Amino acid sequence: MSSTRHQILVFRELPEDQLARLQAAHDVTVANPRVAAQRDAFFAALPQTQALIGSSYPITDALLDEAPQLQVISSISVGVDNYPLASLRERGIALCHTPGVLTETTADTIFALLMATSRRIPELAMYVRSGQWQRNIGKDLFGWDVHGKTLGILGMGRIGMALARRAALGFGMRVLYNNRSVVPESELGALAGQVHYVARDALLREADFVVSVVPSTPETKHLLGAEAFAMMKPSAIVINGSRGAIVDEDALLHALDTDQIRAAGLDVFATEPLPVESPLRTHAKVVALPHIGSATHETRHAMAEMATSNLLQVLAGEQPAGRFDLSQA
Ligand SMILES: NC(=O)C1=CN([C@@H]2O[C@H](COP(=O)(O)OP(=O)(O)OC[C@H]3O[C@@H](n4cnc5c(N)ncnc54)[C@H](OP(=O)(O)O)[C@@H]3O)[C@@H](O)[C@H]2O)C=CC1
Ligand SMILES: O=CC(=O)O
Repeated sequence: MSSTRHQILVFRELPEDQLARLQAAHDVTVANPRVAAQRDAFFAALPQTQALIGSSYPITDALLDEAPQLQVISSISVGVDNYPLASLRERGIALCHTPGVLTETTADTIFALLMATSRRIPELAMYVRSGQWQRNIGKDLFGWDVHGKTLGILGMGRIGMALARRAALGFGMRVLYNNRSVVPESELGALAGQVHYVARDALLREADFVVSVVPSTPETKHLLGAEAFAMMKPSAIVINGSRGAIVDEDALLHALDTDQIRAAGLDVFATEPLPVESPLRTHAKVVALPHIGSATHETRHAMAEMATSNLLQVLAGEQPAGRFDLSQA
């Protein structure tokens, strides 16, 4: 390990034990630019900063200009859409993220959202809580089966595969997926023969549940827009578990209001936190969550631990498991 002490700027809360690991080896400033009282301290620290660790804050070119000594950004997330990838590559700044440690938890959340939307769980829990349950419910409040239906996964990566396992092996669902490339049978493990690659349009036409787990990139922006909703079954339920930019929210509202699709379960939004005035917040056909894919005690700690290790390893001249490959950026 190198003994040089570097200047680290922590821009989102880190668990005490992980902060202590950083402080043992380096000089650490903690300042969250989203908190008004800490914003000045964040920008004041940038010129000296050699390593950034945090998440959920857009790191722009202008911000990188303020941080000429920056060597590494360690994101406490798997998604890297908050970072200017090509600029990082050009400036020789390493980027790290946290793939894997959040996969199962995020798949749990997305599957819970799918179940909650199809079986109308939040609506019916509120029905009980508000005292409306005075006699047996009628079919106006029935939901729709999940088991045995067709799940369409856009983005058969780590989380997509974890979802497919739940669906195919646990719920007897037919699983279709679309990626830019077909996943080799040898990489499917227990899913071999259980999932089927199809063209995106075929997936949109056939799926009862269309789930987005693709990363947010220029190519995936509004992947689910008016044209996609028009192809879906009127009974289709759309679940967005990746990033708000994948769904054209105006087109989604139109599809819901005109019964082009049945419902939507959303963990992520174009603007987060979801603006209070957004019609998606209170829409009767929408189950909305506050971006909680990985939000369990265990997983958020594992992410912080991996991000801390990633950062320490880069500063020590090592190659961490979570180094993001910027060569294609
Ligand atoms: N809601 C939440 O809290 C969370 C959200 N996420 C989001 O989930 C995303 C996925 O995470 P993870 O599964 O670990 O990532 P992976 O990189 O393992 O999987 C992404 C998949 O998307 C596919 N893909 C990429 N671009 C396209 C495209 N243009 N069209 C079709 N498929 C595409 C890739 O396959 P191929 O390259 O063959 O196209 C790959 O299979 C993250 O980027 C993040 O945005 C992650 C964690 C928590
Ligand atoms: O949205 C969460 C992530 O890790 O990416």
